[in-house]
Amino acid sequence: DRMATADNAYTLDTVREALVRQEDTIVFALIERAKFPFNSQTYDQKYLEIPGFCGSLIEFVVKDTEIVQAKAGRYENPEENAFFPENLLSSLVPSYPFTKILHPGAASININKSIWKIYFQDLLPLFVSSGDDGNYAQTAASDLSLLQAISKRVHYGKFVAEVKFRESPQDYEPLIHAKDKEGLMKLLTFKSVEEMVKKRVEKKATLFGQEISLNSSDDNNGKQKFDPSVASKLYEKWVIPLTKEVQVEYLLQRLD
Ligand SMILES: O=C(O)C(=O)C[C@]1(C(=O)O)C=C[C@@H](O)C=C1
Repeated sequence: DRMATADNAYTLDTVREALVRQEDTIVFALIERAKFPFNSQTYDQKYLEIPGFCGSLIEFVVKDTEIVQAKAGRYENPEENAFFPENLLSSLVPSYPFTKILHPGAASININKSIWKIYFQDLLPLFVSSGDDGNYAQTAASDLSLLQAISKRVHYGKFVAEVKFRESPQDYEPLIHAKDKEGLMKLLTFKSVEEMVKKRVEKKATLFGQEISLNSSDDNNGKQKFDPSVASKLYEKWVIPLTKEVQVEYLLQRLD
């Protein structure tokens, strides 16, 4: 039947393929954000004087965009998680029967508050130049694209964890009953896969950030739009560890 076919569409191979494709989105979004300097006004509460709104321009753009996207149905898909879920109204569009492979508790797992904090405190200063070019709205829009791409990737850990659980429930169940976070973390970790991910992301950043000329001998004439090592660092320090954190959180409630 249709549900069974759809369920079978999620295997460790297919979820990993989805993660690989999402790397493209994240790397492009990094390069897009790097076009603009830091533009500190985007993040400064004192810059905005919008009646009825208290906060920075980035908060304004993200909150209002999420409200529109929620009405348009974005968060009906279990792959999407909002940064400000407390503000959202429900979808106004006809519903679509998204495959329900996740345990119902999955909906309550949302670590976007940590992603938000890491993004502005640690990640941005790592790869944007200092300075101000006045493009604050564009800067906020590219921050949002990048934040959404990272958030989707990290929360995709729910799907990764579900397929791992289904492939070997006998290994996961005792650890879940014992609430053994360390044991779960160990069981779901594949160091060699992580190494490949980091290398591939760095290679993608090198290729996507290259100046392309029609004369192929001129390609990559030293002009890079982006430092590729930032992409692998992003993955090593935050994206992979947070994806694993989501997997552990998901597994802990998998038998409730
Ligand atoms: O591919 C997996 O098995 C995942 O769980 C994803 C991922 C990652 O975030 O890239 C996380 C943990 C594993 O150690 C390997 C890779």
